[in-house]
Amino acid sequence: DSGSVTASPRQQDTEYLCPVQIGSPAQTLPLDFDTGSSDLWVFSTDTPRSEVNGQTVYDASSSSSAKRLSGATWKISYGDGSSSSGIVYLDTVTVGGLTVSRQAVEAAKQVSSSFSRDTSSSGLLGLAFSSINTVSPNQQKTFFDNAMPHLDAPLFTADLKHNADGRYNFGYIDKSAYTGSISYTPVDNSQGFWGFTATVDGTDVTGIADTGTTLIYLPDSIVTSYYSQVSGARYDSSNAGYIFPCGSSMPDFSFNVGGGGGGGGTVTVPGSYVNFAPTDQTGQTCFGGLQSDSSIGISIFGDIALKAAFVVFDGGNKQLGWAAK
Ligand SMILES: O[C@H]1CN[C@@H](c2nc(-c3ccc(C(F)(F)F)cc3)no2)C1
Repeated sequence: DSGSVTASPRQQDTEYLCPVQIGSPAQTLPLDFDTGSSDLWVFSTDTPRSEVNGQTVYDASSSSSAKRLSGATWKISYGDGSSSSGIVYLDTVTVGGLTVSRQAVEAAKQVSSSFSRDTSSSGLLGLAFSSINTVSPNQQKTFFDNAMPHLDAPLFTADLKHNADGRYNFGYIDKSAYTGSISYTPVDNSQGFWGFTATVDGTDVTGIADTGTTLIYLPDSIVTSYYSQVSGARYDSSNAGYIFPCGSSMPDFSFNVGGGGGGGGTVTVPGSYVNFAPTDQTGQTCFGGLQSDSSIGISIFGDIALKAAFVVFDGGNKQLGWAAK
């Protein structure tokens, strides 16, 4: 089997949403595919009306294939402090023509305010490892884990783009989607993430590939050194990050992956991607797409990095492949 689904950017590439079919007859919900978490949860008819703000909701009672997972609950929080929790159904889930029957669909009975405000997203589809799925008392598998045995190849690929529709493919590598060769590096999934080591300016950086995080968060030394090349750039505590004049031309940011015998491959993030967004309506000052990881405790290669590459999440061989495009 295989699947292929469009990933559409929202709010200046802040997040990428994919249409997912749930239940019978199919209910299509736009979900945020997140390689940094492992719960598939949705706004639902169980979500208080006061917390629903235009989102499409899942109605298990109108799906003939939905079955309540009796006694199961879930509760999750994300890097930005947002959270959600609820109950669990098993139902048929289809992503880009790839179907998993009896997928755990976690219906929200509560969502935090930032989810309520995010009117374009109906929830998340976790693509990290099932070891960090939050369903209790019996942990559930991710869509990818359930699909893997049926896939032509035990992998999925992420091809996110700046301000344009990208694509997640499941079960195959589309050779027309990248240039040159794919450089592979081992994955450390001991924390449930797609952990890997890259080299930045000769310094090894261990981080995670996280499609659900908008920016890149790296060690202070690397970030400080990058912004030292940009006149007027400074760390601004009120914005809690590096800012600079919006007219600045930003240097490209490169990192090397799979630096073994073959020298590995280099991913180059165009400087224009690092000029992420204005900090206010005047458009004078802009916020950087590369920020320090010191308040996080882990380095994160988020969408700013991922949209500069074609990335293979290889669950069979526990490796990450990176290619230019
Ligand atoms: O936890 C880590 C796992 N991956 C990262 C992630 N963060 C979110 C997220 C999405 C939407 C919102 C909200 F809509 F604004 F509420 C908040 C956070 N999704 O993946 C961080």
